[in-house]
Amino acid sequence: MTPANDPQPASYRSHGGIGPASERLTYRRIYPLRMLGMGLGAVLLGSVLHDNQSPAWMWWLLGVTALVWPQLAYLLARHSADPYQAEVRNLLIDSAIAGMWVPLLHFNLLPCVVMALITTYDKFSTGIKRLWLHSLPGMAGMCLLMTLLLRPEPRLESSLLVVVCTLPLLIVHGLAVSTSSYRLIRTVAQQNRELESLRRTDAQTGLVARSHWQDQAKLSLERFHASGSPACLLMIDIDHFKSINDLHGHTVGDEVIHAVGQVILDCVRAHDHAGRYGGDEFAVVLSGTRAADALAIAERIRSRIAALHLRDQPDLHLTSSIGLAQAAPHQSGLREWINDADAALYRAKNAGRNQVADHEAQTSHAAPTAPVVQTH
Ligand SMILES: Nc1nc2c(ncn2[C@@H]2O[C@H](COP(=O)(O)OP(=O)(O)OP(=O)(O)O)[C@@H](O)[C@H]2O)c(=O)[nH]1
Repeated sequence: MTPANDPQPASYRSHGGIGPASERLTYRRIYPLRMLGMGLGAVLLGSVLHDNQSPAWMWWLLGVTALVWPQLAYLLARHSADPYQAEVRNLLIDSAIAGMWVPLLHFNLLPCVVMALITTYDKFSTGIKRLWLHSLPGMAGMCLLMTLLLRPEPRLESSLLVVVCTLPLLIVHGLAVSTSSYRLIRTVAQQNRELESLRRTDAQTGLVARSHWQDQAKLSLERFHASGSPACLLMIDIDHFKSINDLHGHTVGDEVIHAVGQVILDCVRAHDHAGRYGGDEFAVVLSGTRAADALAIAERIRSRIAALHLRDQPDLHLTSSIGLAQAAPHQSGLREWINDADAALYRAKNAGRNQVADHEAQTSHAAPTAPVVQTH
């Protein structure tokens, strides 16, 4: 007797996601569902009225329930100052109408239970907290009122006609609920995938975000401990980045971070893990790579950063310092590995920046002609 479950809430179509109840519960969307639900409910009620040889006024009441009420509900919501609240009220009236019909059907068990259950299920499917609970007093109240007014004699048994007429409502409602759940599950799964991808990616650079990078780096170190598969860690820091922000503004600073991120991505292989460690610091795990090869990659990154030119900032010259640490037996965890790479990075900074320092070698590889770092 209430609108059948909506298989595709409007918010799926508008935003590709599950929106708030106020978006889903619009009178335009509810109207055809209420018409369908009331129509199928009328078939069921009509079969009981037929069996009971009910008086003409009950048939009129059935007509009002199935044909007039959906139009009235639509108009009430449409012309209300708050269509959402009006639609919530309409849903509560749906339940009261279902309650009203229970005594009119002489408590015929099958249609009364089906009607009350479907009406209550529909309240759940709105996603509005406790709406189903709020619908119960109206349903019970109308049932009691009509019982007191008419004092109907209970006729609990259902004829075959009533059983058959219950089927369309059950089948259509069941299908609608299943379709709705299926779409909901798919939407939630898709949104979870998108959330996971957002969690893994640093939006500013497109590199892997820190927490996910740490997971990957831990795996590389574990692989080294388990099988001896070599791996190198690069910590890359843009030199004097604070003064770039101070002199050119944070927007330019953001562009620099983005550009450096692209350089790093360009210089590493698909199976390496390049991440934004935080601020102007980047971290790369070079899998299956020994220090000598890692040094060459680090040097390539350093020289490509030094050659970077931002289109709108032709005078801005960038340099970077890079610390390199090969995975080693004494590194029991990622922390120790990062500490080694950090120590090398600070050595590169202290030795004048714009260079790569290898933790193992305890030496720094300065740029051939160490350029003066200009940030303005
Ligand atoms: N524009 C911009 N600035 C950031 C971002 N994240 C961090 N910063 C700034 O980056 C600056 C980092 O500066 P420091 O860590 O002091 O290092 P530095 O100036 O590069 O100095 P050295 O590393 O010693 O060469 C800080 O001022 C941060 O506020 C960001 O996403 N965008």
